[in-house]
Amino acid sequence: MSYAVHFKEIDKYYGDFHAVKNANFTVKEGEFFTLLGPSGCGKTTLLRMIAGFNSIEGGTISFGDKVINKIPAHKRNIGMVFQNYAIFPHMTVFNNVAYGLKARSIGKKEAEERVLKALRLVRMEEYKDREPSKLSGGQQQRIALARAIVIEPDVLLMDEPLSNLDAKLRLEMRTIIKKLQRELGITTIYVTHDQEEALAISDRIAVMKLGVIQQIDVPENIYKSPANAFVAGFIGTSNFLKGEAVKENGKVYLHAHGGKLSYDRDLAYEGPVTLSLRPEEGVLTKNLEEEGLRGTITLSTFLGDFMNYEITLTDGTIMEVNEYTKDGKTLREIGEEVVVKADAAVLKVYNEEGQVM
Ligand SMILES: Nc1ncnc2c1ncn2[C@@H]1O[C@H](COP(=O)(O)OP(=O)(O)OP(=O)(O)O)[C@@H](O)[C@H]1O
Repeated sequence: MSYAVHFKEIDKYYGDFHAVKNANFTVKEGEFFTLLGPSGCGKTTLLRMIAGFNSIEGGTISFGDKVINKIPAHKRNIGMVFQNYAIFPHMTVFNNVAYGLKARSIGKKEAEERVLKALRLVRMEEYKDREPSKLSGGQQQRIALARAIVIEPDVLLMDEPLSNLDAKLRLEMRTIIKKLQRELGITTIYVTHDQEEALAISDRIAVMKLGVIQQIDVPENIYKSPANAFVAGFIGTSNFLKGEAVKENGKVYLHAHGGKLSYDRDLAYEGPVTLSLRPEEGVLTKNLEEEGLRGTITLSTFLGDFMNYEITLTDGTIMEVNEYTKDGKTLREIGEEVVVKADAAVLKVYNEEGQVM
């Protein structure tokens, strides 16, 4: 059975420190949901509250319509995978996975079938008699995953499960976890500080900062329509430019760093703003008469499919713009003068509090 998980007015204090502030959201049944944010933002605290390792003093957490606040950790039917695998070194792979079933008085035959099935799902059946010390980090983490799913949990919780693996294995395990989760349809709550991993693996993401959820949405919207400057800065790369919103002949312009960009949406406000533009959203032209931000290319970096150019604007501000190298496009020279233009549709404007306008 898989459940939706509801968080209602959740607060967590450690003494005077307010670690999670009024979290209100629902993880849908069968969803892969990620809590993402920098170190110390409260994501592990929230996960531990679901697991029962942290008390819930303010608000309620429910699985479906069952409030779990007072249910002890071992009765919550939760599967957990941690960063450090937490598997028993003296037990075989089989016994490690079977361990979670022992406390559940499941017959020997059924237990064996379930362990083998879980090992098959993580593609580790042939290693069942090995000791974990003779397995690689990725294989050990697959055992931890098998142990978490063998109990057929109502909710699967994962806390930075890929952090100890090298870059290549991380990508491989990410795909295994994603496929397995889709196949089993278990409601999964995943914690990471790695934005790329979160974008790749999740159905939806909650971005957190200082105990407060900043935005909850599907990866594409989090990336393309960040709710505020913090989310824009934390997810991917963005150029942040200080500017001023000005109306001229009924049109809105954003004046910044000696140039101006038109902003063809309604903006009731005139005054200081922050603009954000991702490197891939900027457009370069050699035509110095065009409207935009004028600068000089001061560094170019080859990144496979595209070039990343560092551009020093006339007032010394540095920004980055990417250009695809396909279609025989001319590469640009260091020292070349350019104008950075931006399609008004992709330009984000934030007020002084960092909220999107
Ligand atoms: N047992 C505790 N007692 C006091 N403060 C705590 C305790 N556990 C966590 N904190 C504090 O609460 C805040 C949130 O911690 P939490 O572990 O939830 O953050 P996180 O987002 O998971 O960070 P990380 O990625 O570093 O684990 C941090 O400032 C942390 O120092």
